[in-house]
Amino acid sequence: MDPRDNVETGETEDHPEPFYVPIPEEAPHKKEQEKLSGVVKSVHRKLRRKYREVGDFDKIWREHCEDEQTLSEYALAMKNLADNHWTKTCEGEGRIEWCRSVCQEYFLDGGMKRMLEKDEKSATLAMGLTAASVSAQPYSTIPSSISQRGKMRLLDVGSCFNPFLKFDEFLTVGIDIVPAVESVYKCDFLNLQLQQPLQLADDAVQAFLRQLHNPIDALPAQLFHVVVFSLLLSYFPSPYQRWICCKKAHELLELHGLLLIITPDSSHQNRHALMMRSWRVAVESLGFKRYKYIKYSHMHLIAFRKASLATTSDLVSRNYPEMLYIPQDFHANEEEDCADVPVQVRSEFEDDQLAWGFTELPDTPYDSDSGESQGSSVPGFHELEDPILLQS
Ligand SMILES: C[S@@+](CC[C@H](N)C(=O)[O-])C[C@H]1O[C@@H](n2cnc3c(N)ncnc32)[C@H](O)[C@@H]1O
Repeated sequence: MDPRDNVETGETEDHPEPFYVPIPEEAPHKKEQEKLSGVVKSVHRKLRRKYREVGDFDKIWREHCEDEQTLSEYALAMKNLADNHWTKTCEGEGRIEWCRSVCQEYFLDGGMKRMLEKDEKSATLAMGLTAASVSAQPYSTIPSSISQRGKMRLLDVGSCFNPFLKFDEFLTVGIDIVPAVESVYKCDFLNLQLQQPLQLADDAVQAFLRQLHNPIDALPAQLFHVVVFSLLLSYFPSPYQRWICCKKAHELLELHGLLLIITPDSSHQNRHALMMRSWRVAVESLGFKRYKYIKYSHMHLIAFRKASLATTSDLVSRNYPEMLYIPQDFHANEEEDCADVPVQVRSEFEDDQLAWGFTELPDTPYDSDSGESQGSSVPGFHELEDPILLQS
C-alpha cells in the first residue's frame, strides 16, 4: 500500500507528486558557458590575427583599447564566467585561493625567512666557507615593511572583477584596461609609467594606495609585496609584451616580493614542460627566483620571488623575451584557440626544433626552492611533479 493513502477516508492525501521528468539543467548552463568563453576567445584570436597581419603591436593595441564595445563585451563575459560558471572549479576560485595560500605561507608562515636563510648559505658557500661555518650564519634581516606590515600590498594586473578584494589580509589594487567592477582602476599595464620609489613609512604607503585616482597612468617602483598576473600573459599576441609585463612587475615589487603567474594550459603535465622551463629561465633572468610551481588540469601556477634588485638579462646574447612563448604564437590558422582550455598547436617537428634550441640554454643550477615548491595548502587539488622543471 502506498503510505500516502489515507486508510480512513480512502482518499489519497494531497502530497505534491514528485516531478520525475529530468530537467536538462546541465545543457543550457554549459551552452551559456561555451558562449561566454567564445566571446573571450574571439577577442584573443582577433588580437593575434591582427598582430600577424599588421605586425605593429603599438598600432593594434591602440585600436584594441579604443574598441569599447568589444572590450566591454569581454569584461562582461569574464565576470559572468567568474560569477556563474567558474566558482566551484579549481580553475575558478582555486587559482585565487592558491595565490592567497602562497602569500600566507611565504610572508606570514616563514617561507620567506627560509628562502633568505638559504640565499645566505649559498652566498657564503660561494665565498668559499665550509658548510659547518655556514650553518652558524644568521639569516638576513627581513624587511620591516613585510615582516611587520598590517596587510600585504597586492597589485592584481588584468583584475577584471577584483577577485582579491574580499580577502582582508591584502590591500588590493586591481587594474585593468576594462574594469568589470567599479573597484578596479582603469590602467594599461603595458603603458604604465614607473616613478621613483616612495620613501615613506608603511602606514603612509598604505594611505597612498587607498587614495589612488582613476585612471592610473603611473605608479612608484617597489610599491607592492605581491603582483598577480592571473590569465593575463596569454592575452597578449607576442612574447615581447609578456616580457614587458614581467619586467614591470619586477620594478613594482619590493625586494623579496612575489610575482604570481597563472597561465592556461589543458595539456597533460609534461606536454609543455619545455615551455614552462623556458618561462622560468626568462623570468629568472629579470632578477626573480622560482619559489613554487604546480599544474592544475587547465593551468600552470607559478610563484617567483624577487631575489635581487638588479635585472640580469643580457639581451644581446640571449633572446629572453622570446622565451615567454605560448603555443598559440606559432599558430597562424587558429580555430581552436581557447581562453579556458588551450590546445597544443605546435607540430612535433616544431617541438623538436624548440627542444634542440633549448639545449643551448645555460642550465639553471638546482635550487632547493624548487625542491620544496611542490606542496600546496589548497585542499582538493591534485598536484603533479614536473621532473623537467625540478631537474633544471
Ligand atoms: C582572461 S582575463 C583574466 C581576468 C582575471 N584576472 C582572472 O583571472 O579571471 C584577462 C584580463 O586582462 C586584462 N588586460 C589585458 N591587457 C591588459 C593591460 N595591458 N593592462 C591591464 N589589464 C589588461 C583584460 O582586460 C582582461 O580583463
